[in-house]
Amino acid sequence: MHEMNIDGQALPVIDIAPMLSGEGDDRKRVGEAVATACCRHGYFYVINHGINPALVERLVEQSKRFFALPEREKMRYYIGLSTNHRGYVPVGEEVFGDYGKSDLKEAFDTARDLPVEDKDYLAGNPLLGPNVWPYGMPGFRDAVTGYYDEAMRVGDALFRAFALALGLDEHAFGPMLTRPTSQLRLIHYPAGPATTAEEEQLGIGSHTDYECFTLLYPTRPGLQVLSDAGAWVDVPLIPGSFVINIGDMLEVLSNGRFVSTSHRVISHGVERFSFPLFCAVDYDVVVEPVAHCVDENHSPRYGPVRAGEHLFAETARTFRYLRDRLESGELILDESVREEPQFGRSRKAGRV
Ligand SMILES: O=C(O)CCC(=O)C(=O)O
Ligand SMILES: [Fe+2]
Repeated sequence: MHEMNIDGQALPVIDIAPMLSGEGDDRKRVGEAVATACCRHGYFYVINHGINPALVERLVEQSKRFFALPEREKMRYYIGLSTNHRGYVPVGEEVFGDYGKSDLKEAFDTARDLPVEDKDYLAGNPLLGPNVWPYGMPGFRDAVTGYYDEAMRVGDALFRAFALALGLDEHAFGPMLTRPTSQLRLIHYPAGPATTAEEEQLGIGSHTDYECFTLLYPTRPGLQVLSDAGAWVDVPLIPGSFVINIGDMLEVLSNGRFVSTSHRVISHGVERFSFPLFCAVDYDVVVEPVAHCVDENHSPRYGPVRAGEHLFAETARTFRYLRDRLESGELILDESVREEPQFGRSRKAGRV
């Protein structure tokens, strides 16, 4: 890891190239850098990831086109109309944090575009299956799938780096990644009043991500992470880099050695786009602390949890269309995930 100094802040930057093509020793160093960054900062930037900037530009351009459509048109693709959580998420659909206001953002949710005859989709899996695509926008579909495939390749490299960071074989997570539930969100934060105050509406309220880690491309600053000391710290942009933060399942796998990153987005008053790829394991993988992170001084702090059930339960707690179904009894969560878990810095610092 090298630390890049921006405005007096030492930012953790990791060259990921060795995980894509390098030798064993260089890879080991990447693993060590990841472990240090996770413990010290709770997030890091990756460079030399090999993602073609033209793919990113195309994704941004196509997202701008989509979000510029009239609301009525976008609502034809409303996420509540799909059975596998894909499509348009209007402003007000998602509520994060305890401050009781919905986020000031709209989004479009995608994931691996499985065929309509996919067996898990047909069996009613709430997250797997085909994407929803806006009519008459073939460029949108190409931009999303092109970016998804490239970003997933970097995600796989990062899974190997995280395995090394935990002292495991770099391929240890491989068997958990046969049909991951990893979602790519396109997010649009409209221009609005600049705010840093908690009582104002945030772009996205304080939360942790539910998967293993997130690979994020933001077009503007606004992201903040909660430090160990309980302070909100800005995550500035480093052009050409991606931001990686830790998710809940990695907190479990690492037995709390890596804490899920509590983060939020504040508004600087200007329009912003961001593209998180939530890197997940397969729906049915039962996640628990790896043996390497458990010993006589570190007893297991987390019970086993099915990754897809945790992800869906947390989604159901934040999306209005699913909350309504929970309240009406139409949707019943598995008993193992019915209670809201506590991940992230709030656990350590005792606040958020
Ligand atoms: O927009 C961002 O920078 C972060 C978005 C985010 O945290 C999320 O979608 O979970
Ligand atoms: Fe997030």
